[in-house]
Amino acid sequence: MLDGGKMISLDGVGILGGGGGLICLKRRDLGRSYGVCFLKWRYGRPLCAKPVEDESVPVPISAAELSRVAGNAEALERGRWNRESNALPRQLSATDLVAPSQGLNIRVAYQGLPGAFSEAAALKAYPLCETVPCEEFDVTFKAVEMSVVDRAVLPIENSSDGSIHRNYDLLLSHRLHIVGEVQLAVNHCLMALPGVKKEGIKRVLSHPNALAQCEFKLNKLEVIQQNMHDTAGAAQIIASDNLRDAGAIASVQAAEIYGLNILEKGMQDLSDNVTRFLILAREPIIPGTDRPFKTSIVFTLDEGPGVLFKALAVFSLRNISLTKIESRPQRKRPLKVVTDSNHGTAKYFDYLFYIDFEASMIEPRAQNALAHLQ
Ligand SMILES: O=C(O)C(=O)C[C@]1(C(=O)O)C=C[C@@H](O)C=C1
Repeated sequence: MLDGGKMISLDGVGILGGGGGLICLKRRDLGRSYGVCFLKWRYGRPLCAKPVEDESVPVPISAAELSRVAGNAEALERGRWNRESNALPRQLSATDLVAPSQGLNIRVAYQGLPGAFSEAAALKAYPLCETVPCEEFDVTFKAVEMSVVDRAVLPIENSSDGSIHRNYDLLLSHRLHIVGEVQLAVNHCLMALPGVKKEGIKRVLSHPNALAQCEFKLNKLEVIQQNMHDTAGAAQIIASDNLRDAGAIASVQAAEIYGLNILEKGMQDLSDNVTRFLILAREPIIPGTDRPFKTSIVFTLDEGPGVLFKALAVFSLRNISLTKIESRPQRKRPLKVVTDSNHGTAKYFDYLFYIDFEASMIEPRAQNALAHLQ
């Protein structure tokens, strides 16, 4: 366990807190509470968030706006039946409840420019939200922390290309909670300025993950591959700089926004190409059992034979499925020195283990598994 036996809980998908502090979980079976300690922990690395443009700073949402969203402004103003006017507060209808969950009046940050796949993921999660483009992943996290936006949507893994490690690391250096996830089918297109033919393309610009997902087809084209911040940014630069020798790998929406011609759709090597995005917020959601819940945790392990096997057994013993396991270097202490009576002193790499499991923290079996792990 990390730092003197404490388990660091990263978050649950809407379950556990992500910052420092102590969560008290009520054991429903025993009627008592126990605490899961989790530490706020930085690597001593300065946050290199770039300043957010003035115009993207939101006007604070007023109480009046909120009550209008709920469709019950009259109820708040009057609160009761008025004999003279015979007016009653308007009752909430099902439509009023749908609007906030669809993202009405919610600002969602994503990394990239309009037309990026991350923006499409934000709109899949909250179809009515206002999307807010950010330059870097770091800025996206910061925008939520600083209340510039309400949510962030960040890619965490791709079905063919694997994990997006940068975001695993950033999850630990920011105080945010995972409140959901969204999966997006990613269809990459090769695009260029109108009039440019495939044979005229000498280089292809895109996000490194997008280029990796199209590796086979790009290698066949025999072009230079250039990394950009995001797929839509690649399309935008071709249009703004009138790059007639370049193509971009980006979405259909990006081609429309930046006025490029699509030369080929389905550029990804595997037709099933899905990216999983996390939805992050300042506040956790309350765990329930009304729908499937996932919980995400992160921990380190002491030295010893079979410790990872034993750690994972706490879940399997309770019939809890693990959906993801990821390990990252423990950057605070990347190497540990272990002295063995037979082999002398050796240096081992030290890891953080990230685990997603399918259970809600309201379930005793999940609470017991975490207590056991701790
Ligand atoms: O550049 C974009 O359009 C993004 O949204 C980023 C990103 C990624 O980081 O993986 C998202 C989905 C695709 O897998 C390719 C790129």
